Amino acid sequence: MNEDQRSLLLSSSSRFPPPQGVKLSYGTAGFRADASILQSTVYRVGILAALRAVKTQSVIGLMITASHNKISDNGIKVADPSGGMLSQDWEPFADTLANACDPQQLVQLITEFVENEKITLNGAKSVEILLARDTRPSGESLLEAAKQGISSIIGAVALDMGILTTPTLHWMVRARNKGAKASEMDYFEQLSSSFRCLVDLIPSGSNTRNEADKLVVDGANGVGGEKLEILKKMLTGLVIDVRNSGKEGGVLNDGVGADYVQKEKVAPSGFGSQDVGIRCCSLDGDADRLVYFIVPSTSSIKIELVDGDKILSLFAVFIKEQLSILNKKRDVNVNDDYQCCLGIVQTAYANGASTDYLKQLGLEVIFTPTGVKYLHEKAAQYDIGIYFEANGHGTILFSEKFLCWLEAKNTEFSDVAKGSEPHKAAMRLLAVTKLINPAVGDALSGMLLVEAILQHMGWSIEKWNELYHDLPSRQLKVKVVDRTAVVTANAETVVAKPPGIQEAINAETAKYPRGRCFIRPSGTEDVIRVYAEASTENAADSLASSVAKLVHQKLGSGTS
Ligand SMILES: CC(=O)N[C@H]1[C@@H](OP(=O)(O)O)O[C@H](CO)[C@@H](O)[C@@H]1O
Ligand SMILES: [Mg+2]
Repeated sequence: MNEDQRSLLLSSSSRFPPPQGVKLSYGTAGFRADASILQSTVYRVGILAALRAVKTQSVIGLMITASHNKISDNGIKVADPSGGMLSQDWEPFADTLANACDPQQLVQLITEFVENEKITLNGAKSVEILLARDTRPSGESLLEAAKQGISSIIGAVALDMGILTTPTLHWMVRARNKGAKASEMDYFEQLSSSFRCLVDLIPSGSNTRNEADKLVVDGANGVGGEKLEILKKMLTGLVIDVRNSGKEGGVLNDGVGADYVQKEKVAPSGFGSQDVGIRCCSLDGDADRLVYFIVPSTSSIKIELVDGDKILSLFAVFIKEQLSILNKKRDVNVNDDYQCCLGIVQTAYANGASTDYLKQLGLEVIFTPTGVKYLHEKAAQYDIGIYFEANGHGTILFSEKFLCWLEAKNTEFSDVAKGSEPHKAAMRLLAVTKLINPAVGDALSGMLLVEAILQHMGWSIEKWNELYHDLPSRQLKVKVVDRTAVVTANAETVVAKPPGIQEAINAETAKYPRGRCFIRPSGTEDVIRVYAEASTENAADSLASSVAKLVHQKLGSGTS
């Protein structure tokens, strides 16, 4: 590192002293904390993003958001050149950088890292970092701190994209690195045109919707609702009402949004008896999660949750069906030599009934630890990988090989079997590859795909919800002295350490028909999470609470 670079880093970092007595960690999805202590962390992640851009000679993204967390929190995450999450091998560097205690130590760490990674810092070629934020009031000044971090690396240029959904920023980073059009309007254009394409390909007779058959969307009082107001005007064949768009005075994620609806299984604020029988969905605070729900009757506040597992199942059914139409034996002379490998990726939080259903369809289902970075990585190993967390974060990945094959197939059909059923199936799958966000889970694009498929199938939300019946499940959080004492194995389904706990969980679980239970330390909160599933609500409650008690006994109650 040359002297100019060194003194630039020393002087800028002295303006961003780290908070005292706080240990920060990159966690499941970037740094998250109370916004008031994040200036220094965000500044430092700005430096990291600039280094990543120099190292990869590509555009990198920085998103300032704390997703579904409360409005006073904020956070920051990095989008890699592919548009996906920051490469996991850089996470330890993110941790050490965030926790460096003074400018000298910070510069020392950067110098060592730059040497190890063979990053040449001479500013010869400039690199770009796209910055965006959600609607949190703390976002503006944090974005400024990120800019300061970026411009502390000579040759790195920060481009402020303003307020965006998290998946839009990831999409933009990916598009720019592919040399494609990458503005927010381009994103909306791509979503609306591929949606239109799917709607135009609906078999006659199956789309029996009338104009009054609308979708009502809970925008979590965040960026998703605001953006959907723009996108919905570009859509044909779908009527959307946005509630909790943030303009009505409601507070971000407060009694609203996908996380609240999924965890509490109640209607978000602003929804009630007027919505009985209507298709409803909720976005989270940065619009990368989506769950649907049904308000069943005027007397109950509980909703019928149509969660990420069911969205995954709907996508899987549709894709499997289109693939089989595409691969039907034809008398036309088309080359059929490619067997597409379809993989479904879930976590242990997936409802057992969804896994059974998917397996019954003959699909390959794989499990990874919690956190989309793991699911995404796994899904990328298939020709078509569909992944979802139960909480509604997921997407579909298509391999380059499959995309080339599909394009070629489509061209072949256009020549020899134009307008045939296999040709339509190829066009539908191509439209799906354009509609779904290949970078990360995206509530807006996922929602449009759900809507297109429901119209295609001629299904109501109730019919969709009947694909299978969720097993009753319960989630609890337990405060313990040290959650890191729990080490899990087999995609977090068994406790490897401390000894004895797994045996006790097994003994408890065996008492319940269809019982399944696991515990793991949360990656985003200082708690142990307990998940239990059983054949009745009472049994799921009782299994969860007895295992929670057991966790207390074995690990001690936390003080905070
Ligand atoms: C049970 C649950 O919903 N866990 C969530 C939550 O992680 P934890 O490590 O469980 O705190 O936040 C993650 C980031 O948003 C998300 O990926 C994950 O699914
Ligand atoms: Mg989110």
